[in-house]
Amino acid sequence: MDVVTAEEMRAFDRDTIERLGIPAIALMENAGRAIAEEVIALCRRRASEAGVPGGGMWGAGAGAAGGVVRNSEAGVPGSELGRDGAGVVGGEARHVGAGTARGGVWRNGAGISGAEVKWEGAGTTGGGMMRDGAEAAGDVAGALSGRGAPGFGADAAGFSVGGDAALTLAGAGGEHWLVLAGKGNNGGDGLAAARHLREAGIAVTLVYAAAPESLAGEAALQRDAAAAMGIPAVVYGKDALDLAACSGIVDALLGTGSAGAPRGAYAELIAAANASGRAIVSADIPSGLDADTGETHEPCIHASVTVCLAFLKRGLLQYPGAGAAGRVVVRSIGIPAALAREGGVQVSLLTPEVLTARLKVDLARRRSPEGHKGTYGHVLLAAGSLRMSGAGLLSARAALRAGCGLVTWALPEKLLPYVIGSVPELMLAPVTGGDGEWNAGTAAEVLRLSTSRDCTAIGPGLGRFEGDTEWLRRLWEETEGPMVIDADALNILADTDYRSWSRRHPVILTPHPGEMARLAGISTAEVQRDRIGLALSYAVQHGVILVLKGAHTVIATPEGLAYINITGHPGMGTGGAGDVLTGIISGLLAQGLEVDQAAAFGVYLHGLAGERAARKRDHPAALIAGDIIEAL
Ligand SMILES: NC(=O)C1=CN([C@@H]2O[C@H](COP(=O)(O)OP(=O)(O)OC[C@H]3O[C@@H](n4cnc5c(N)ncnc54)[C@H](OP(=O)(O)O)[C@@H]3O)[C@@H](O)[C@H]2O)[C@@H](O)CC1
Ligand SMILES: Nc1ncnc2c1ncn2[C@@H]1O[C@H](COP(=O)(O)OP(=O)(O)O)[C@@H](O)[C@H]1O
Ligand SMILES: [K+]
Repeated sequence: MDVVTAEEMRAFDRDTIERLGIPAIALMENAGRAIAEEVIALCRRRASEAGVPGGGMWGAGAGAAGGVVRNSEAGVPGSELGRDGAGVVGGEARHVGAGTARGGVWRNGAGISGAEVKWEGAGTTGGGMMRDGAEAAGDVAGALSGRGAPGFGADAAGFSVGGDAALTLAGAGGEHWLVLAGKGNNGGDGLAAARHLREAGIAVTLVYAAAPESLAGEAALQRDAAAAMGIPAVVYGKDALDLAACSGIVDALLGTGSAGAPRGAYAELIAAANASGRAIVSADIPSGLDADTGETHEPCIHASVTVCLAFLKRGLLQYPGAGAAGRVVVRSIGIPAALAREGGVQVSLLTPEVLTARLKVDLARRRSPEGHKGTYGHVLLAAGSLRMSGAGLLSARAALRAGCGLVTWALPEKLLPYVIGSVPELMLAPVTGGDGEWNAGTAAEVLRLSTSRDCTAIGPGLGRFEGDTEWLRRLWEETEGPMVIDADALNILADTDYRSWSRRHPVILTPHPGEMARLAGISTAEVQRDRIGLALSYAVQHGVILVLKGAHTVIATPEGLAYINITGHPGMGTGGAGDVLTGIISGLLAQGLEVDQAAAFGVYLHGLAGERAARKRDHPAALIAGDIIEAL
């Protein structure tokens, strides 16, 4: 799934309207319909969870951020990416990629999951889910199609009649939604949604943030159509308004055209909507969110559902924006998906489909019947010190669990007695360099060891030592094969301008945000402000594969492509989890995966294992790094 900036989105809008000749009003109509369908789906979900046939339950209810989303919900077509709030009991995880990857990666029941994740290949399960919508309790279309209508004889006659299931809501009379409309096209989308909601029998009131006369173009057409249908409207600041006196709010105040923090009436409406406690469905992005960086301005809507239009926006994947968006559903509105490919969109959501179709990863990780340990490669790991002996053990065990044939751990001789026998599958190669600890002289020994290995991983638990820059420089310039650089080895790089170092083979850097800050010479807060943008520019400028760790890890390539991973769990915030990732990526490299494949697939598998490990604990806070290895 492609992930775009606001500017790219505008270009695709323009292209669709001007080159393909699809009128802007048609796109807005599709957007409005999609938003209305998601509002109705939310009403159904919370009604079914409350045991009420149809709508009618006011309040944020189960649809609110942090609520539980179930697979059995009456869905609508489209791809979606939903999350529960951290620590919600009963969250679930589900990844459905289109095509080959699908069967292998279905997962359910993440249990206590802070990262409920769900995506579906558009146009595959999507269509089927729309039909399933008819099965919602008391659904008119369901009855029309013969289900639950004895005597209609649909099956016998081979004849059936379907209705507009996704835009039908039993118990709609119990719902009253406010549509907050800005004066741009985002407002226009909301106004179009209002008509569809009204058609479904839901009471709707429009709340204009600005004088309705100030709307222009397609948004003005929508304003007039809503007025002609007699939909009641109030103007903020002019008419009386109680945002809590409704069953839900559509946020169509600001979209990709917004700039800076919301001002005036927009800011006041956002704050009041958040304070109302009602479920909020955002059109395209939560108002107040920076669509590119994920920065949340003050104030920013906290949505239950965000109906993202046409393409996933970068800001919806990056925290804190990802937290403000609630459950994200990407809905097509008539802008061809191919425009993103042709337009050179750089960023993709790391789905099983992207792993197989774009990165050509064999998710099944087939092993040859005649294979032996030599078939699956040999990792050399340079890691560990007396104070951090465990880091090397974690990386080495993770590499083995990732499926490589052999791991040799180059470690300081003084550490050897303490780790002998800890991991019997491991080969230990003590390096001395004179004093039995890491020192500049050990570079030659590590280099010698590396000659017969398929990849080299450097850094976990390494510590810093005199001459470490020269030490790393020699390994950087002289080791054959791909290299993974982590932890203190990253800090060594951060202290020097390594761009002058020469290297013939690819390098993967795996910084957490603190290490990234040191590498880039900025603060950690600045790193987190736009993780995708920073990872991309750093990878391109330094010619490395950059794995920027943390929730929604970004994998960026020197060619200027990036993949955003959404597997993982907050329970993985525990010492050594990063050492495990280094081991997994190295283990995949040794098996012959290319650097971009190993980095992306390694991050993906690491996250899956973290989710699985979290499910196994009574509470995910108990998760420790070794559990991730055992869950691989
Ligand atoms: N055919 C299409 O183009 C399609 C468009 N689509 C939809 O359009 C959305 C983009 O629409 P857009 O470009 O009209 O901008 P939008 O987000 O409505 O905001 C602009 C308005 O907000 C105002 N404003 C800005 N910043 C502000 C602030 N900080 N605080 C307060 N006000 C602020 C600004 O006012 P100004 O500053 O200019 O006076 C202007 O009036 C997109 O997200 C999607 O929903 C899709 O359906 C696909 C098809
Ligand atoms: N909230 C989270 N969601 C998903 N993954 C997480 C989360 N917190 C941490 N992780 C993952 O756990 C790992 C932690 O790595 P790191 O900070 O380097 O740990 P250490 O240095 O102790 O080994 C990273 O891969 C990171 O992406
Ligand atoms: K919005």
